[in-house]
Amino acid sequence: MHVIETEKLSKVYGSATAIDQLSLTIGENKLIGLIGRNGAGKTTLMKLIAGYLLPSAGQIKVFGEPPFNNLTVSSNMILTNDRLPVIPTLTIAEIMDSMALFYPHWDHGLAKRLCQYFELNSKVYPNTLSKGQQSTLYTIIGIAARCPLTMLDEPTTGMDKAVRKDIYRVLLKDYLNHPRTMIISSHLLNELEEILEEIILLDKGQKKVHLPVEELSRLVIRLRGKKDALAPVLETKLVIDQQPLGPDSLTVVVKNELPEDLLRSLRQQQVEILSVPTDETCVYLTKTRQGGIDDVFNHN
Ligand SMILES: Nc1ncnc2c1ncn2[C@@H]1O[C@H](COP(=O)(O)OP(=O)(O)OP(=O)(O)O)[C@@H](O)[C@H]1O
Repeated sequence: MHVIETEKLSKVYGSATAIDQLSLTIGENKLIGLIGRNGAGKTTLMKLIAGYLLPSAGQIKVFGEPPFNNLTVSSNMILTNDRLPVIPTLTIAEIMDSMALFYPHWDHGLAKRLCQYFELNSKVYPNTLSKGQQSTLYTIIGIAARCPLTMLDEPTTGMDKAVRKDIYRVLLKDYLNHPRTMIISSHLLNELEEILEEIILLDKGQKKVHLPVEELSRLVIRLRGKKDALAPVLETKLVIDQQPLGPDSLTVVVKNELPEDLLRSLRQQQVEILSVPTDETCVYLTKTRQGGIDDVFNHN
């Protein structure tokens, strides 16, 4: 069964189109990364899935039903972000106690042990925590709620690297022990990709790719060598980026669709064929047409 299905889904805020005719299906028990540049529509998509927003056009179904104002969806789903609506007059311990009322699969023991491990004092109020500690608290709540649909919107905001590393491990361990559909939005794909199964890359509200992580890492390659050797590559329509490397060499990023005979000839001419990290691949796939940041300085 599909947990989420959208068909030409759009969300428009005034003159801004946040989600643009998006068609997507997400199956059961998948750990998915939702990736995209600032303003790509990640938060809006999560809010549409959660039923917090009404679509402007198109269809969305979650557990087979339209999610807006839907009790089945809200009782089987959690969406955490940096403003989880916890009651400010409750301490962390009281918040944890109240969660069992909302989430039938709430694992109180796990939530308590994680709070102890991350040194979150259960007697304090969440608004006295640092930014990174608040993110940790909300992520603990998101994980311990064990909802069949768990969405974490930029869960690691403000966390230091050591905490992020531990949180990724917690996410993976709990997912493997209790498989469910988890969608995690993040700008730190290089850190997160190890635990993800699939990646959805949004660009200006549209789906750029939805692929298993291994396939994304094979989408583009980098070639490094002499200009003359790379000339036939530059004639193809597969070039995504090129940068000079000294007076007579180049580095070229291309879609990994070059014909085998061309690849063979490049190797013979000592062109290096290198892989591209997945986070960089996403940047190339969502490149704007305005050139690079250097062009801002080359305005004369
Ligand atoms: N309440 C709103 N009113 C008007 N425009 C909005 C609103 N919320 C989002 N937008 C616009 O919709 C687009 C998508 O925003 P969204 O927050 O979904 O992107 P995002 O991918 O989550 O971005 P980021 O990575 O920066 O958090 C942006 O252009 C944003 O300015």
